[in-house]
Amino acid sequence: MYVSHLQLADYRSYESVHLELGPGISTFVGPNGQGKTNLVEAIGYVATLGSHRVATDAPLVRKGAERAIVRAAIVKDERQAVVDLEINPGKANRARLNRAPATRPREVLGVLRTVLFAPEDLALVKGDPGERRRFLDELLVARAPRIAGVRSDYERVLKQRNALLKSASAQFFKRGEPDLSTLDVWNEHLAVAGAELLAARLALVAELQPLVGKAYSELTTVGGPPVLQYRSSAAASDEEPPADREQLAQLLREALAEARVQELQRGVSLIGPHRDDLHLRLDELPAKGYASQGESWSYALALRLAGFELLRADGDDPVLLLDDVFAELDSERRSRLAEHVRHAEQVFVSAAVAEDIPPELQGDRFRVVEGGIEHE
Ligand SMILES: Nc1ncnc2c1ncn2[C@@H]1O[C@H](COP(=O)(O)OP(=O)(O)OP(=O)(O)O)[C@@H](O)[C@H]1O
Repeated sequence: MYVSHLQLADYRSYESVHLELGPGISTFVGPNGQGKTNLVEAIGYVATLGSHRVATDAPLVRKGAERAIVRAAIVKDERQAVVDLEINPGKANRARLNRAPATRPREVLGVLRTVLFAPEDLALVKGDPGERRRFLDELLVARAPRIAGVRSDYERVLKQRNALLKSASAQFFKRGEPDLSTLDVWNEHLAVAGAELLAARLALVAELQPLVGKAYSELTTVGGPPVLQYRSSAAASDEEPPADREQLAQLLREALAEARVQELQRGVSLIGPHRDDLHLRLDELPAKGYASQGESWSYALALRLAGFELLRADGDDPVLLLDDVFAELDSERRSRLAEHVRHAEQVFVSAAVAEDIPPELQGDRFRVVEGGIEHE
């Protein structure tokens, strides 16, 4: 698939921009702070309905504007689909597919699939567990958009259960007799919705493992092999959780029963996929805290490349977004990464200076300056 048109209105620093794009490699070069990442972020937004830089939509709307519009035409198997997104911070966002009446944004997930490489990716290795959970969940949604529904069901249950625990915790400390009449109901909802998300993540990790190993060994000969271990908050720290959904639901029920007093004392849900982590090991050691900067970069790139290979194996090349990533890499990793991605159906590369872009990836060139984009 490839993006053939991109139109932005009041998105970040762009008042209005309209780009015609082709398959193959497009490079976006311009000085710092001119809007290169904003552009790449907008394309990623069409695919994921989220930004890799911020957790909320408000910063995506141009200062002083009420809403942002992102419109993209995507060509797949010689057919074109047009996605229109209206980003309304504080209100519901709206989406349209092929100019049909507005629908829930979630309905357009899967029309465009992207894999983004960005300087922030180092946090996959060095950052908090939330970074790795997001990596897994975004990949799950890209492969099967219905997982977005599973996730939002789980988040709704979690929110309700946390509200209940919070008020029960306050009562617990005041009078010692919290009202727990509905907690068992929420435990059951959490176990069922959590098991579905957990099962999907575990299956994904099993598929990723060989691809991450292969990508890592192709990027570097230093360190490794990389080993992925999913750690569930419902299982002991050295235990692999079972793969079966019903067994996972049972595991969650038992862990919730065991954690009851602690959860009441703390007033939050301590068990479930929102507390899990994907441990990244290099050989015997955890990458976080032990891996060198270069090894950490190789690991992060290997995770992204593995995601790319998985999506590609589903039958269609995702669009690759390489945002200012080459400036972070030494020359060997630069050329190995370039070698990997140069044959993808469509690649967007951004850089402050053209020299940072490896020769294999010099393609159709755009210049980004002061909120505008010019085709060179
Ligand atoms: N909501 C917004 N409204 C107006 N301007 C914004 C908004 N959000 C970001 N900007 C502006 O966009 C610019 C940053 O753009 P971007 O991050 O795309 O830069 P870049 O070209 O990738 O730079 P670098 O090379 O430094 O990474 C900043 O000048 C910032 O002030």
